Amino acid sequence: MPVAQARAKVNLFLHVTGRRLDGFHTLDSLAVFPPVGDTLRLESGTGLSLAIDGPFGAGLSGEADNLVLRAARSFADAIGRSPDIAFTLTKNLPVASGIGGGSADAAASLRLLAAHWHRAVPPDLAVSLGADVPVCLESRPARMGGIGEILAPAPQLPDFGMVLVNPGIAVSTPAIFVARTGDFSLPAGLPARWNDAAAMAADLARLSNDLEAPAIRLAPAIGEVLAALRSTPNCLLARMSGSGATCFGIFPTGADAARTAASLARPGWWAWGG
Ligand SMILES: C[C@@](CO)(OP(=O)(O)O)[C@H](O)COP(=O)(O)OP(=O)(O)OC[C@H]1O[C@@H](n2ccc(N)nc2=O)[C@H](O)[C@@H]1O
Ligand SMILES: Nc1ncnc2c1ncn2[C@@H]1O[C@H](COP(=O)(O)OP(=O)(O)O)[C@@H](O)[C@H]1O
Repeated sequence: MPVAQARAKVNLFLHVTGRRLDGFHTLDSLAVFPPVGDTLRLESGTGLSLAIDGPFGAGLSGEADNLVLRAARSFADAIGRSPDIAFTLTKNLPVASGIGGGSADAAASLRLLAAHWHRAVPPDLAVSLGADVPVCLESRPARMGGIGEILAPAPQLPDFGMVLVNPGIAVSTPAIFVARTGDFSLPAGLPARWNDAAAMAADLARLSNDLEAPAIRLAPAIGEVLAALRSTPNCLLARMSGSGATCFGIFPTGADAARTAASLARPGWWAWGG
């Protein structure tokens, strides 16, 4: 049975650089894809269906607006096919959490269908499903511009560890963009490569996630997560990803990160490290 991984997307920094006339914001961001995520399975079926399991499956229904099904219907419409597909989604990532789980699921749906139908994903289909879907379709480190859909190579990244922590609060992306105040940021200047995790964290520390302050105002638990991450040994940088509420910590090694994630277990919190 064909299976696709839908890895979490983490924004190592996120500058909001402007606002388009249609209300979407222009961004400069560096996205990475740690090895944690949802799993999507495809089987031939009659009609289009979605079954959902996994630790965060109960928070989502297999309804028509699920991004897995929206992606499949859009792809089928674009190439004039009927989508006779039974999907099963194992939802391991918290929902509405700033790590693009829904976007990664949509991208996984497109990848599985492209292989199943022997057809390329039509241009512009990914971004029509969400600003984060193009980068999730690539699912490798990338610099995001435009509203997220213009992708450029990332700097060469060193080995490093990452911890993800979510305080169990769903955060609405549009609400956070609306709550943002102040001037727009400039795009960041980045080197072609970082030699080690400390050098990467030092450069990233000079940048920001412009959505972090408004998200903390709307969901103060995000501040608690950041404080908890910053108080752990060896944490080189802690910051929120996307529109929150998930925060990440950068650590020298994956072993440091795995140990730290285990130490951050709290009732209602989700933590991963590797
Ligand atoms: C903020 C980011 C950063 O990577 O991550 P998440 O918090 O979603 O993980 C993304 O830009 C989110 O992308 P995505 O979740 O696909 O957003 P969409 O469904 O396209 O848009 C949801 C809403 O967010 C706002 N939006 C989104 C993207 C963008 N560049 N400007 C915006 O203003 C708009 O109000 C839009 O109606
Ligand atoms: N397969 C899916 N997984 C997660 N969320 C989904 C999915 N399909 C639709 N959604 C909806 O998309 C919204 C954004 O979810 P998600 O991508 O997890 O968060 P974020 O955009 O903050 O990273 C949620 O409010 C959720 O109801």
